[in-house]
Amino acid sequence: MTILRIALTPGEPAGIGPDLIIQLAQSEHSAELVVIADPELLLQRAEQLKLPLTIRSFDPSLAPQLNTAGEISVLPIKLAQPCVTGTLNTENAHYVLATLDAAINGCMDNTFAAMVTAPVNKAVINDAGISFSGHTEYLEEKTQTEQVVMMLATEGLRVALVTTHLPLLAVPQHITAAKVETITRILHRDLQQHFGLQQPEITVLGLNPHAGEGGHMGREEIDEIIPCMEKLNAEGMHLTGPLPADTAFTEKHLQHCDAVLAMYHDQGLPTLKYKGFGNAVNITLGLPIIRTSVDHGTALDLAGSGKADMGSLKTALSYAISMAQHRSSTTTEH
Ligand SMILES: NC(=O)C1=CN([C@@H]2O[C@H](COP(=O)(O)OP(=O)(O)OC[C@H]3O[C@@H](n4cnc5c(N)ncnc54)[C@H](O)[C@@H]3O)[C@@H](O)[C@H]2O)C=CC1
Ligand SMILES: NCC(=O)COP(=O)(O)O
Repeated sequence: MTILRIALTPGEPAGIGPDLIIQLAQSEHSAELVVIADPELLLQRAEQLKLPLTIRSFDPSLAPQLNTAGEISVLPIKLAQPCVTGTLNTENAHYVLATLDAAINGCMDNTFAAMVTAPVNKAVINDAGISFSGHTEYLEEKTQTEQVVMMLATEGLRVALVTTHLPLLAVPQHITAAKVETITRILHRDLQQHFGLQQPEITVLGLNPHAGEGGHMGREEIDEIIPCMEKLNAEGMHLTGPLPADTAFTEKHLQHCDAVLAMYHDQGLPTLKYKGFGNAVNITLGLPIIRTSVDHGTALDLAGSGKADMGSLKTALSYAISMAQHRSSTTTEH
């Protein structure tokens, strides 16, 4: 069987991303893991964590080979300034983006079968003078994709978002029939393509309390969401809703639902994290490449302590491998 090569980006160097990758490298995996990072940072953090780490310099001209436990392939990119564990430094913001660029380019030219990202700190990148909302939006721009969709998944629940990293005040103006339609089409297609769901059952949430209460608590449901859903259901999709968010996330409604489409970040993600924090994955749908990520942030308070839980990174890696295997098997079939 072909060995897949997966790029890993540790994200914010002062956060737990490097720790988790070093912890992950302590066991063997079913793919070659290539970490895109400053090797000095990894060695320093491994010492802090008292974990063994051998670095193999990544050579793209060699056939992919599995890493042994305690060893990792590294595509080196130098930090601008030495990293102090747990302390953000705007000087290293460009470094963080350079690691992402190398992973994206490597996925685009098929050096890597997928990329798995550890968390970045959005604020420090902005503080460095670079406008940055998140990996999701960055990947959309860098791969020149018109629209991507953020979806988080855990055992028994998938939640996708119509809007991602926006101030709450700006959300309603983005809830248009056209946008909901585009996002729903991407979600529907990717649930079919990546998750083998022939006829995905999607629950669409309303924007307002009680899904607008018949127009008395907001009109986005009547003016934008319902017309879009009627159109897509007439085409054969199975969309239910718009349901109030406080009703949709109940066992009865989730039983026959493959994904919930939430209108904004904090409408959908708290429930997902309550159910699966630590074991959930963040997947960017609609991209020409495969990208998965963790469900948590940089946890500066835990960096270097050895207390960071790598459950979500393991889940993100396992989704990336199975999505890449699925893609490679369907490409071979055609
Ligand atoms: N994919 C990404 O790049 C993401 C980045 N972030 C960024 O992370 C930064 C910090 O965000 P917060 O809201 O503080 O969330 P956070 O997830 O970093 O921390 C929230 C709490 O969870 C704990 N925690 C987080 N990950 C953990 C792990 N693996 N094991 C054990 N405990 C863990 C932390 O110690 C803290 O108590 C922000 O700048 C945010 O933008 C947040 C989410 C995703
Ligand atoms: N809450 C999820 C999150 O912020 C992840 O964002 P991204 O960096 O993956 O776009």
